Amino acid sequence: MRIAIMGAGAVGGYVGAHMVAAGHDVVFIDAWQAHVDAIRDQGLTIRHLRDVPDLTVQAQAVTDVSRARGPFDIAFISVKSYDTVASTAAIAPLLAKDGFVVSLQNGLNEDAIASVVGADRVLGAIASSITVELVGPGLVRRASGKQGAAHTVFRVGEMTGGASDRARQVGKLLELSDSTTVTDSLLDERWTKLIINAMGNGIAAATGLVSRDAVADDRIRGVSARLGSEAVRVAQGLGRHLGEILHLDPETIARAGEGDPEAKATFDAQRLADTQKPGGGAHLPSMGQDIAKGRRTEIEFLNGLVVTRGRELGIPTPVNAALVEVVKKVEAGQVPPAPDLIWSLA
Ligand SMILES: NC(=O)C1=CN([C@@H]2O[C@H](COP(=O)(O)OP(=O)(O)OC[C@H]3O[C@@H](n4cnc5c(N)ncnc54)[C@H](OP(=O)(O)O)[C@@H]3O)[C@@H](O)[C@H]2O)C=CC1
Ligand SMILES: CC(C)(CO)C(=O)C(=O)O
Repeated sequence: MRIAIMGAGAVGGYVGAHMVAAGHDVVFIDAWQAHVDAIRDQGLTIRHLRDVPDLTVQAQAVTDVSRARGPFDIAFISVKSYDTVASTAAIAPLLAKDGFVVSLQNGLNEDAIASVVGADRVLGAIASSITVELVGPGLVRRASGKQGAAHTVFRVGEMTGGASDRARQVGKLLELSDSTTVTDSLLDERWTKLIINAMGNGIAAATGLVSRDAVADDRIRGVSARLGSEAVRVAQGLGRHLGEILHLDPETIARAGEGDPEAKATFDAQRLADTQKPGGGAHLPSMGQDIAKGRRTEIEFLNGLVVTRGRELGIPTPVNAALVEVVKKVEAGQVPPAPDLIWSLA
């Protein structure tokens, strides 16, 4: 089996390194020359906050897809959402006849991938609570140990729903990194994760705060509840069956954001308890990392998607819409990240 990883960043690098360590034939394809050189020459190192020894693997890596030797049985797309189509189009000609593509990203990018290779060749994989960062060439750091049985990190399924042998095959590959389940309802898992991202990623981008510090701030936590509440209502409007979100029932988040005092008390207690756990959110979500590195964000693909779907359904999403505007200003360098950008939405 030959595997291509499009985007050897935090997530792609993390899962790919574990596949290489298990003896799989993996090629990393990534635009960053220094990173690709490091993977080939010194190896790709995966470092955990605790409990897990460093893993370093020497691996095949190229910046230019035309230098990768096909055919590939599986291509993982782990670039940012806005690079999805370009990345898929680049690898599509190198797919084996029955080869397929897995979106290992946040957001809902399966349709974009299907527009290139067709829906019958698309699977999705959610990385939940993985908290990883590409900190420099050849080094990915995870802000925790492995989650194992405590929390299922990867959830894999067919774009069109239902389980399949190839979803189980992808599940086995991801299980090399951490706990994995195969789902027959990818879209429900996608929306559950999208709500988590909607509640935290844009806030990290706008404030520059690690998750723990954002959650500890009463006003920011209140805005997060309202972001989540709007997103839950949109997902419910779409008929999605949501799973637990940040250890909370989605309905509790929805009501907390709508001002129900009992729900808000439950929400606050659970969110604050999470900050006390080992590791405890001392991590900058990926969109915060993007701003820190001067890169484009995925805001339109996360909170922006909530706003678009809400508009189609007639469900108001004013706080998500306001956050999109704030993050765009920060991204454009018009204002520096600061907590008061979120306080102003409270
Ligand atoms: N970090 C996290 O904890 C989590 C992230 N995610 C999601 O995973 C996805 C990937 O994010 P993450 O790993 O954090 O991102 P990173 O920024 O760490 O990595 C993305 C990588 O893709 C490379 N890249 C971009 N475009 C191309 C291209 N056309 N061809 C090849 N390589 C390319 C980038 O290189 P360059 O910068 O040079 O363009 C970069 O190295 C996102 O959707 C994110 O939201 C999901 C769960 C958790
Ligand atoms: C849930 C979270 C915050 C974990 O890192 C994430 O998905 C991201 O950083 O994009």
